[in-house]
Amino acid sequence: MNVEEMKKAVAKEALNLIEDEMVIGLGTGSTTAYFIRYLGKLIMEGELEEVYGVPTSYQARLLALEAGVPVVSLDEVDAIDIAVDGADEVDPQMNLIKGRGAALTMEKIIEYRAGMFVVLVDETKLVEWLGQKMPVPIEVIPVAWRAIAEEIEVFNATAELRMAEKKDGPVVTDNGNFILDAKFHRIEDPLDLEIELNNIPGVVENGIFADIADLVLVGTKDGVKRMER
Ligand SMILES: O=C(CO)[C@H](O)[C@H](O)COP(=O)(O)O
Repeated sequence: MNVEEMKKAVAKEALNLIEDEMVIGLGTGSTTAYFIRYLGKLIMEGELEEVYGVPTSYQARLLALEAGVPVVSLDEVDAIDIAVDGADEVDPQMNLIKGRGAALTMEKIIEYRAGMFVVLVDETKLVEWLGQKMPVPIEVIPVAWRAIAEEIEVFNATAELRMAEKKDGPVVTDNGNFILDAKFHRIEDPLDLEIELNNIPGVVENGIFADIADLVLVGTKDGVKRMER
C-alpha cells in the first residue's frame, strides 16, 4: 500500500462511525478530502440520511458542496456528534500537531466541541515526540507577527512567517490572519506548550492539539490500525 492508498483506507474506515442524523465536523487536508468525498457518495446513494457537515475551512466547505454533503456553520448547530480530520504529527499519547493547511483555528474550535474526535493519518505521521519532523503552526494577528516571532525565541525555538505560493507575500488564513511556523527542538510537554503559546498576546491559536483526540486511525502497509483512549 502506498501513502495515497493508506489515506483512502482510513477515510473509508471512518465512514463506519457515521450514522443517520449526525452532525459531522469536516476537517481540512488531503486525507479528510477522501473522507468528505466518500461521505458525499453515501449521501447521494441514499445510504445515509439527515447528516450535516460543519466545515473547518473553505477547502472543506467547497469539497463538501461539490460532493453533496449538506453544510451548516458552527453557529447553526446545537452539537457536533463527531469530527474527522487529518494531522501532521501524532505522538504515542495521541497528541497532535496540525495546521499545515493553515486551518488550525477552526479545526480546534470544532474538534474541541465534537462528541468524538477521530484523526485520520498514514503511518508516516507517527512520531516519537511532537516537533520531531514538523514545525508548530501558529495563527497570529498580522501586525503582531514580528513581536510574536521574537517571543517564541524564549522557548528556544525559531519562527518563520509562512509565505504563500500562488500569491505574493504571506499566507492569509480563512480568518484573515498570518501563520508563523515555529520549529522546536523537542516538545516535552505538549499540553503545557499549547497553553503557553496561546498566552502570548496576538496569538489566535496554535497547532498543538494535546489530549483531544479520541481515536486515531492509522493507515499502514498491513492495513488500518487503531490508537484509542
Ligand atoms: O491540519 C491540517 C490542515 O490545517 C491537516 O489536517 C493536516 O495538515 C493533514 O493534512 P493531510 O491529510 O493533507 O496530510
